[in-house]
Amino acid sequence: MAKLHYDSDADLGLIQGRRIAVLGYGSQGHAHAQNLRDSGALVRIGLPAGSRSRAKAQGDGFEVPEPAEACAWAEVIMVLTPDTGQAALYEQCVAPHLTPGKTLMFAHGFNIRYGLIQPPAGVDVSMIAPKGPGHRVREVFVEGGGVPALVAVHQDASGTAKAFALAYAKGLGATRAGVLDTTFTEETETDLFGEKAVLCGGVSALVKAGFKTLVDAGYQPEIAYFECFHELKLIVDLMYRGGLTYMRHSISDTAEYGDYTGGPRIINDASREEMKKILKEIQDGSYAEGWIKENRTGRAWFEAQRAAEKEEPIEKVGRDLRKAMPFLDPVDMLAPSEAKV
Ligand SMILES: NC(=O)C1=CN([C@@H]2O[C@H](COP(=O)(O)OP(=O)(O)OC[C@H]3O[C@@H](n4cnc5c(N)ncnc54)[C@H](OP(=O)(O)O)[C@@H]3O)[C@@H](O)[C@H]2O)C=CC1
Ligand SMILES: CC[C@](O)(C(C)=O)C(=O)O
Ligand SMILES: [Mg+2]
Ligand SMILES: [Mg+2]
Repeated sequence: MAKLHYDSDADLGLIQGRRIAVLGYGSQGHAHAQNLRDSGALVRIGLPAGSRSRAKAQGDGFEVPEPAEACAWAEVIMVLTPDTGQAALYEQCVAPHLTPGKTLMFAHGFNIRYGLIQPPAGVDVSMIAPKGPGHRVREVFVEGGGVPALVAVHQDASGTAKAFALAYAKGLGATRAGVLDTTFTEETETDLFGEKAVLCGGVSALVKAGFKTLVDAGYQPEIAYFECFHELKLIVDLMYRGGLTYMRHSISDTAEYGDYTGGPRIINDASREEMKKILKEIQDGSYAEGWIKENRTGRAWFEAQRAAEKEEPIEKVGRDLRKAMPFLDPVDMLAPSEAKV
């Protein structure tokens, strides 16, 4: 069994009273900043003057200097901005203030793995990569739990980089759930694979295909939504608590028979081959190269995709059904005020 770190393996004292600059106040940024503040660290948020996140960070009670100023003030710099902009941010705002003795941290290894950021000797470089979305990192922490995370050290100038990273993970709540040792390479490659093939790409495509199959065959879209989308969470909740076995314990024998006979027809040799290809493109760098190029050339394809996906029938049907279920605390992402731009 792999080595996992829990609360008793980490010393919160190492982050308490330390000056931590969190660059970015998005999904991960708001969660790290608030959890670490609640755990006793001194946190400031680095954001450009015109940032859309500035009002939210200030509203949550943080001082919000510009990124370079935050980096000058900080002992520890956590980079929580979009991966494809981190190299430019690093050159302009971080590197000039990354003096010996400081610590540079990431929540994803992308820029180190693909050589886009090369920190100087004399600083610690580490990563705490939560294995969950940022909004859940905050919500679960407030509920008293934690989201698991991976820890990696790229440079250990001080000799205490790992102990500090684990203290950071404890401040974030991650050691309540378990923190696993890894490398920047292993985290980057597995994370990119997981989100592309399974968690985001795989699941979204599966759900949309199931919904469309039923609707095209003349069934009510609302039934198709409940069957292929809403119930997915209820099924995954069982898997989350007790594995596939517990999920299969709760479903009917008829559903379990469908599981064993349908699954291998949907995920077959062709899909497994595609998964292997996806992994190869991540390992050889061509996937990252494509994503960086898409950003350098204005993200036209990505933005068109984002806009088209919002127009999917499953999104419209789901929005209306969720409105009738206030206990879900629904978020209407199709409302203009919520649009992620
Ligand atoms: N989303 C997640 O749950 C996970 C993300 N990660 C990693 O965490 C990192 C952050 O991702 P995520 O939280 O999704 O990012 P988001 O897109 O949610 O948020 C990015 C934040 O960075 C700000 N920002 C953009 N450019 C700059 C800049 N030049 N200087 C300072 N701030 C800037 C944005 O401000 P504005 O509002 O103005 O755009 C926004 O506040 C990435 O490395 C990602 O891979 C790791 C695990 C999970
Ligand atoms: C699954 C997507 C993710 O890797 C995450 C929330 O863990 C991300 O980059 O957002
Ligand atoms: Mg991830
Ligand atoms: Mg990711």
